[in-house]
Amino acid sequence: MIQLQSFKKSYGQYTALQIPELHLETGIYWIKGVNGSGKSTLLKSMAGMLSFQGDILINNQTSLKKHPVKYRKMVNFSEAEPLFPTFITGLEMIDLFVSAKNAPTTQKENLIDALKMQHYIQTPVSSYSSGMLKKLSILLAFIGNPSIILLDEPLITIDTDSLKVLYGLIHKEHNQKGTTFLITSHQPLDPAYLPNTKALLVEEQTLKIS
Ligand SMILES: Nc1ncnc2c1ncn2[C@@H]1O[C@H](COP(=O)(O)OP(=O)(O)OP(=O)(O)O)[C@@H](O)[C@H]1O
Repeated sequence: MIQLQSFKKSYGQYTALQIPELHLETGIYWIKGVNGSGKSTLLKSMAGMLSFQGDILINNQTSLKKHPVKYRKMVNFSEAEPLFPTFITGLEMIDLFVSAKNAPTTQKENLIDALKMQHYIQTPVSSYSSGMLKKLSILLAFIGNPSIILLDEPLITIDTDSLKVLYGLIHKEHNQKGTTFLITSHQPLDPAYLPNTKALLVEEQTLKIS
């Protein structure tokens, strides 16, 4: 499904992450590791937001390096600490993503309703709390029809009701569309909601099947 080939990410002289070869089948993956181990570096690289050595392929054919536009249409990403232009409203941000990802028309309404964001979605992002920003970032990760959704620390900041909604969205997206999820978290994903997750450990500057 997703394949890393001779992957190496350095910041200056420091090699943060090196993965000679990795092949992940369709699934829901919990990525764990101590602070600074390289989890965000891995997700940002997979999202096409960081330069790195080597390549990342989807389904053995779509290469991040050779087909950057097609690859990015297939991968959605929610950052651990999302930042948006402050003057824009949540809805304007969503509409940008709807257009870029060719999303179906009813999708955004369903997600706004599910995450209970109706009452603030038309106000500027500058007025959002950290949890409201996080929910916007998570919503954007579900826009379109991605093959892979990368969620960096989605469990923190959001309230318990939203957490249950998020688990439901992940479960549905994976079961109905076969979407692969890579989710970083310091807490285990709740097996009552996501029973078949596989764990990956980022340790000693590499990724290990845990
Ligand atoms: N922009 C950067 N410049 C230099 N070093 C960086 C940069 N970003 C990350 N690093 C380094 O890369 C390593 C991995 O960082 P990363 O943010 O990927 O860790 P993480 O596992 O996501 O951590 P956390 O659990 O604290 O969020 C750390 O040693 C960090 O200091």
